[in-house]
Amino acid sequence: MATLEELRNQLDEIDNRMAELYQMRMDVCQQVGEYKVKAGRKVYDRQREKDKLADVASKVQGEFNKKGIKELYSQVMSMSRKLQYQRLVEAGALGRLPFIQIHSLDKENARVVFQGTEGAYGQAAMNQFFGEDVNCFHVRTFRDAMEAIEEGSADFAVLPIENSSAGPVNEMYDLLDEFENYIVAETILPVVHTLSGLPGTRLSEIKRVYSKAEALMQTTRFLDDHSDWQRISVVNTAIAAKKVLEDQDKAQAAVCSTYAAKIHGLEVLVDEINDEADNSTRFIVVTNQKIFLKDASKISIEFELPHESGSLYNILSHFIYNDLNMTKIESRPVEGKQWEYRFFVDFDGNLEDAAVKNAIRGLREEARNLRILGNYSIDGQI
Ligand SMILES: C=C(O[C@@H]1C=C(C(=O)O)C=C[C@H]1O)C(=O)O
Repeated sequence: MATLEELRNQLDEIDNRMAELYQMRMDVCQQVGEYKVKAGRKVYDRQREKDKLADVASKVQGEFNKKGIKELYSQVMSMSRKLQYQRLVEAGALGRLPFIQIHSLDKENARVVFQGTEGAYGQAAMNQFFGEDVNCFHVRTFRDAMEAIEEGSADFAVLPIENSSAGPVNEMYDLLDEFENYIVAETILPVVHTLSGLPGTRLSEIKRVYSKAEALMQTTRFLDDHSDWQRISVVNTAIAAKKVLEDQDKAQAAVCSTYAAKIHGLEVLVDEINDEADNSTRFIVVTNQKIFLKDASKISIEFELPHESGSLYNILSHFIYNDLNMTKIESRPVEGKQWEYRFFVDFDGNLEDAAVKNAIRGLREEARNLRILGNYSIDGQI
């Protein structure tokens, strides 16, 4: 029987040949890339890759090896495509991305829409980003806000996309897909809930607490200490505050922000009642133009994938091979296609970076319905 050393010597020899063949194969792929630049051909040829996998599998023995060589060749061809995308980008074949670079947002002359009513967290986020004197109006639903942007009755909308303890706002992801609107900035608002009531209300007088369902959930620990209080959910926290003011009944209180309490003339009875001290909501600033700030550092995209083994893994490799740092991924069901998903990915970068152009080129060819949703920074700061 051969010794381990002898066997390893054999493996070294095989690997030397494989490395040499890999180099040779990649050199040919480079030439294929150059041909495709000239001929204006797409890099990815799905049928050719399918045939190739079947062909190499037919040349080895046993199910285990057939599966193994297919996996190996999927990787080899994926490297080959990445090399070709690089050639295309170097040759300027990517063209310009249809986004216009700007140097600043015209916050002073902007007309801005938020969802909810006076005192909503959306309004606080809007004021944080655009300032207190912003020219604004509010609408009832997120969809109404997206429509106002799309039809141009507002220049920007400020809308919540994620809460640090409750997670993503699913509806916003679906609306980003549905509307031709784009993210130009984001702003993070600390969300601090209070228990507020009519001035002079004593806790012992309270019987009913109103708020948005999420806010009632985020203050469960505090509310559990007052288990005799009935919890009633309403559309949003600002509406809860408004109701408490209008009803003029000290048996009622609202879970809302200090801001909503102030706007609706309520007194903060207990401050900071959130279960989690660091509760923040991330808001996006949306517009109907394809613009990005010069030094924007984060990109959001969406794409769809077929219900096939390895499809997400293959797509995400475009981030890895271009050294891009992916910061978030969300998925939402594709309507009318059971078990197929639309993915929303955030990653660090600017649309002018070569690595970003490379990755987008690959993603555009290999995923369905790729859309760039925006290139932006926190608070739009540069
Ligand atoms: C090399 C080519 O480009 C891509 C890579 C392939 C490969 O490495 O074998 C096959 C098909 C294409 O998706 C080609 O078109 O032949």
